[in-house]
Amino acid sequence: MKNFSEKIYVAGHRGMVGSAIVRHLQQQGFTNFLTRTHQELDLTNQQAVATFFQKEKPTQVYLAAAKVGGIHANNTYPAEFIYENLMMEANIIHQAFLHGVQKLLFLGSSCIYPRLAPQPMSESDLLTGKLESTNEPYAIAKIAGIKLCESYNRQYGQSHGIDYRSVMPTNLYGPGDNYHPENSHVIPALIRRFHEAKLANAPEVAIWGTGTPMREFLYVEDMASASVFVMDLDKETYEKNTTPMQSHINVGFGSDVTIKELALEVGQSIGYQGQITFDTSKPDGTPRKLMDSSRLQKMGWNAKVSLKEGLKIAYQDFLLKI
Ligand SMILES: NC(=O)C1=CN([C@@H]2O[C@H](COP(=O)(O)OP(=O)(O)OC[C@H]3O[C@@H](n4cnc5c(N)ncnc54)[C@H](OP(=O)(O)O)[C@@H]3O)[C@@H](O)[C@H]2O)C=CC1
Ligand SMILES: C[C@H]1O[C@H](OP(=O)(O)OP(=O)(O)OC[C@H]2O[C@@H](n3cnc4c(=O)[nH]c(N)nc43)[C@H](O)[C@@H]2O)[C@@H](O)[C@@H](O)C1=O
Repeated sequence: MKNFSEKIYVAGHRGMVGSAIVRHLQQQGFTNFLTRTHQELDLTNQQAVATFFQKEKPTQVYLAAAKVGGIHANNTYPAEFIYENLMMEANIIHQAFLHGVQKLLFLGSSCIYPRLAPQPMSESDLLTGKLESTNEPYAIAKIAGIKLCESYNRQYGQSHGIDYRSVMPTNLYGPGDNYHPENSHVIPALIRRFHEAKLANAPEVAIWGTGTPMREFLYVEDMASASVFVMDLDKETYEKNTTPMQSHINVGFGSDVTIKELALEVGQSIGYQGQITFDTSKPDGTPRKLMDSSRLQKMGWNAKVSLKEGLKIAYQDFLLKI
């Protein structure tokens, strides 16, 4: 039986995923949310996070706050990506433990896997090879997040009832995305670029890289449903499907597309009639990172929203924002 008055802290509740998690929980009937904006609580500040947990004492935590960005942002601001993400995770997970939080869900990323991992990438591929250089600092912070959860489980699971879980999302998109022209991920960047090209009647749109890398895209509402699904799994099912030192769970859509195919799809959904070209001075990043999400599927979760459908909704969201 769910306790709908449980005090749930969603860290990053104004972000794309955090806001979708709040909506999903609200639809289920949860009402007692604890939230703080970045301005109200800087999660990299250890003392501030300690005071917050001491005062508020949440019973569940969704850790969806992070320093997030696309390939250019990761490559340009590596110090911020490693420092801020390590600090946020360490502060939240440690203070959650100190203040009696038994259930926590950490959101990582598919970039934790080696650059040339076998495809599709399964949970057991973690720490088996070299990471992609454009996002290695972010990936290392995300791997540390998984290991923080596992370490508290291993040391305090029995004595304190600690049950901290991790999900590894593939590339996400949807309402609430960041449409910054340089620092965003590929889908919001292309939505903006094709929209602006359509308005300007521009004859061509430049896509970064060669167009050959493959990416798997998951709509954000599916990610929110997977997050709540994993948080709510009974302990027996979770433990049967994971191991104490490999406890993370992949969350993917199930198939991927090339960046060229994606660009054609975005152009079509926006109604852009011109040509696409490739700016090969920009990095490609990982050649492919398709998730093996069979661990999660075996437990009963599947993605629902197709790329075509999701892109239409994402474009409507962009139009509301500009
Ligand atoms: N987007 C994607 O494609 C993917 C995302 N992920 C992971 O999913 C999670 C959610 O990402 P997403 O929703 O896209 O990211 P967003 O950038 O949309 O949201 C991040 C949130 O974190 C908050 N935040 C950032 N820094 C701080 C800080 N120092 N103190 C307090 N709050 C802070 C922001 O607060 P505020 O709004 O107040 O500034 C914002 O609400 C992250 O862990 C990310 O790594 C994983 C794979 C892919
Ligand atoms: C989620 C994931 O996000 C980041 O990794 P990434 O998958 O490489 O993400 P991306 O969305 O920025 O790019 C995907 C592909 O698309 C190409 N591409 C074309 N044109 C544009 C473009 O205009 N913008 C962007 N950003 N990419 C473009 C781009 O060259 C690349 O080949 C990580 O750093 C890390 O943060 C992480 O975990």
